[in-house]
Amino acid sequence: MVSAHLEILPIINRLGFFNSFTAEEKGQMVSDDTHFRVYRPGEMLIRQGSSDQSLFIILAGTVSITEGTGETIFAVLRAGDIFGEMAFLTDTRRTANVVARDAVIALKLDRVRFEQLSARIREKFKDKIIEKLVARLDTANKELVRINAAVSDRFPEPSKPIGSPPGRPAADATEPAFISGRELIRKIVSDTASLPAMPEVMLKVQQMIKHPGTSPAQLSKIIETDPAMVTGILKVANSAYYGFRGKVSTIQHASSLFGTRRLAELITAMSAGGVLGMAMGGYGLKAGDMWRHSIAVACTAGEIASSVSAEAYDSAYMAGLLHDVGKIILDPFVQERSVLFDHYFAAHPDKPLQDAERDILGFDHAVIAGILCDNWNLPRSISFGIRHHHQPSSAGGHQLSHIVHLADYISVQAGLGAGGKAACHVLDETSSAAVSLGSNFLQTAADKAHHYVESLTGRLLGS
Ligand SMILES: Nc1ncnc2c1ncn2[C@@H]1O[C@@H]2COP(=O)(O)O[C@H]2[C@H]1O
Repeated sequence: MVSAHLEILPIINRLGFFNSFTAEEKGQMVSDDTHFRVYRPGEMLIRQGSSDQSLFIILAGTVSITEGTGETIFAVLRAGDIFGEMAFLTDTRRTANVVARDAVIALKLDRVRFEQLSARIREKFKDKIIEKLVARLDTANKELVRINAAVSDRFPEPSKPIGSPPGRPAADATEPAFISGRELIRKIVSDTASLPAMPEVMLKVQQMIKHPGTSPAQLSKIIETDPAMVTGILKVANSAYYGFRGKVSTIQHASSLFGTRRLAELITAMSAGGVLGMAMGGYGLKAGDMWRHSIAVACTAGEIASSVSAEAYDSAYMAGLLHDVGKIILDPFVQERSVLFDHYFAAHPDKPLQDAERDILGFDHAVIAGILCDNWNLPRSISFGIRHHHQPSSAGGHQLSHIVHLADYISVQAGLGAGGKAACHVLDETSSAAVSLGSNFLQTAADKAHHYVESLTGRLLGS
């Protein structure tokens, strides 16, 4: 709390927000010290998903509006800005986190306090809220125009595809042999039936862990009726990686040892095995190849994230697990164009797969993975991290993109790549700079990934 008369009145007098308030109305506002709060840098004023409904006006300092674990920043708000109006006006849960960037002084009004203000003051607040929302809509529209322009740049309508199937008459050269770029993306996205659904068990786990009170016992109920999954979890619990060697014989015991987060992670990784473990002829992958690589990247991304912040672990694990999921959708299109891919790699043996995809399809599998993750309603920071994991330097410093990129690279170097077409990997040096890892990290992470893969693949791959 602050002394409103002494400290706040001069601030209010300077802020444009209160221009329409009379001196008497300003005096009324500062007559109650309990309206005003001071927040420390880093303090969370609003948590996404929570059900409180106060409205805030910033009097001094700045806040970040972020999503999920904080990797995506929607906006930075400063003195005179309003936030918290969405839950306040619509009686819904908080749509974003609000975190103090520096020391913040704010006017905080809950419904009861708001209703206690005079009718004239309330009207003035409502006018200001409308004004701010109109400005925010305008900003959002401009951002949309900017994004659309960036998408058009990135996916130019193909004038002519690279190469043509052999034997195609020259007279047809103006007509593309295969669709690509935006046209192909449109075809993929509009045919939603062809997009794989999130595996049912994985979906249930994702929904359950949104509730902070979910217990390991509740989670284990999901898999109790799936003998293969129960056997898998017990095998993992008794594996060298977790070190309970032979001591765990019931799913209840395993659940209590793992705890909610680890159990959720294991069930997710195993349930993803059905989708990620499919054979993919276009990419030259045998059954299980991509799942094995995906869990290596998930484990390594989790390790890297933990070294940065414990909070980032869950998103990093999920992004690592799903980073290549776009290949499942693209596989038939790659297969259809296998002649073009074969010619491409014969001419450019040092190019990575994503370069070939971009040149032949007009985009790479990370773009499609991002679209699928949005379709599965995963947090935007995860789909964004996956979308940019091949070129994290183009993602404006998005940390999850760097983490997934490094985890992918480390896994491939450790012999845990998926294999198949063009397994060559290029390290984006900006990632090493963005995420500083200790000198022993690479070896330790590679060893851990090997043990982790071994503990999980005992079940699905029968190795
Ligand atoms: N794109 C955005 N730009 C500015 N503020 C936002 C944006 N998205 C959410 N917010 C604010 O963050 C607040 C989080 O709590 P509410 O959902 O109540 O209200 C939200 C808005 O006030």
